[in-house]
Amino acid sequence: MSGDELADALALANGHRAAPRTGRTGPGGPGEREHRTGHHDWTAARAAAARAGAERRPEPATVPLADALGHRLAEPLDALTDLPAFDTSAMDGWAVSGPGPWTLAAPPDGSREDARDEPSGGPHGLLAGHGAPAPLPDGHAVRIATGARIPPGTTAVLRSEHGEVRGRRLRAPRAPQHGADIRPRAQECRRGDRLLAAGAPVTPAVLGLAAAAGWDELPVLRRPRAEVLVLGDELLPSGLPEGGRIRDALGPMVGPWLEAAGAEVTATRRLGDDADALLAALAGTTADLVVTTGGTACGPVDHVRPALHRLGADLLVDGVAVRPGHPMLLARLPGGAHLVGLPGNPLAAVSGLLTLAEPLLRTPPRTDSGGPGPAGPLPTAPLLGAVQGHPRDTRLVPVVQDDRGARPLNFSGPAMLRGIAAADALAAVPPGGGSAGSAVPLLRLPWA
Ligand SMILES: Nc1nc2c(c(=O)[nH]1)N[C@H]1C(S)=C(S)[C@@H](COP(=O)(O)OP(=O)(O)OC[C@H]3O[C@@H](n4cnc5c(N)ncnc54)[C@H](O)[C@@H]3O)O[C@H]1N2
Ligand code: MOO
Repeated sequence: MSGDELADALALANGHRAAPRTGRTGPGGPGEREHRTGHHDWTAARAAAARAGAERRPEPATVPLADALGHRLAEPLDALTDLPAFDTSAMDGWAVSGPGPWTLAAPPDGSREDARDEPSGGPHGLLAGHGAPAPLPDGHAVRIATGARIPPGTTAVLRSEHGEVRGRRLRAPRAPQHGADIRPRAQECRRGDRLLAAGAPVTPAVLGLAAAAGWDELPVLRRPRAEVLVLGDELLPSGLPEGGRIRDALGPMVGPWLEAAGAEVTATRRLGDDADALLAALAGTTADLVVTTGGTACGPVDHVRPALHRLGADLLVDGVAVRPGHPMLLARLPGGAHLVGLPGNPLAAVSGLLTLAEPLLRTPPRTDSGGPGPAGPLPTAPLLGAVQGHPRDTRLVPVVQDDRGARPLNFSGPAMLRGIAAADALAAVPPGGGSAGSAVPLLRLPWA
């Protein structure tokens, strides 16, 4: 048995005997059955987190396009113009009128600075970026560049590689079809057309579309602001483990992970195991989402549940039937901010990120004008190797995905990051385990 298999086996066996106690039960409280009544089924926990995301009420703001990336549209994106705004040549060649051969427009009179009104346009013909060209008489042709306005009377654009010029005569071995290589005005949208619904994330492509459609500023709902609180006196910010202390693996990981899931991380703070500092940080937070690491279990310095209890927070998810990570929790603080409590074991923290933080951040807040609904079901893939399961809980296992399926990785014990660092997804293995070939839901990692 490899080290991580042993670690898994131990975690599974431990979970079997000793489920976490909640802040409400405490040491010496009810036994496992009662502890587990507070546990959400894994799918239900993700749904509860998504609901919490939908219930957020972020302040709308109008920001320049350059600042809008990563936020969500507060209102639908409607076209402020037809696209294209005018009939446009799709190719470099000639605008032609009627069946060929055609007479080419006379080259412009060199004595005139601006020959735009000439049927031939400027010295290079009709170029992109100029005003309306003169009409093209039947039987005539004029050189035209991609993106230039089509002169009235044009029946097609003949690509430069399809025409032969002799003197002022243009011939085409094969005549272009009527309308060929002309992008008609409003082919993509008419002014006022709805391009995207409210709630859509502003991606680089959305920025491009918004600019093309005439927008200089966008009404957005800002990304949720997240604060990370790293708990644990044993954690070192740098150097090698020493004197029983270990490196903080979650401080460097959780903030960037939340950013990748759509949050704006304002701070990562190390609070040690100081209950008062935790209470003050939670009471005074200005973030939309607080993410704590560690301190979710029932040890003597596990302060998260007691702090939430003292603040009168609303516990929305109090433990989840998932391995690793079952002590994870989701709460609403009295001020309205959400709190995700990640367990301290590093892979258990990843499990909490993907089970609670990710659906909360990814689900768009419900807007008056609607918007995208909740995310659909997770994609599935066949397991390329059998995975031992937990008797009652979903198990999340790092996998590498290829076109044949999902290959489970080693080093997937709760305290290990070696598997997940090489993974591109976590497979959700149902209670009882998964045999090779069975289809399992996959949680893709944000950067995979
Ligand atoms: N009696 C029980 N004890 C525990 C149970 C249980 O069911 N009954 N569950 C275990 C499980 S599963 C987990 S996961 C942990 C969760 O514990 P906490 O969230 O309270 O986390 P800590 O106790 O603070 O730390 C656990 C472990 O992780 C290490 N850690 C913490 N933070 C970091 C960090 N930033 N970087 C690296 N490593 C970290 C910490 O040193 C501990 O080794 O509870 C079990 N106990
Ligand atoms: O199963 Mo825990 O939540 O060690 O990771």
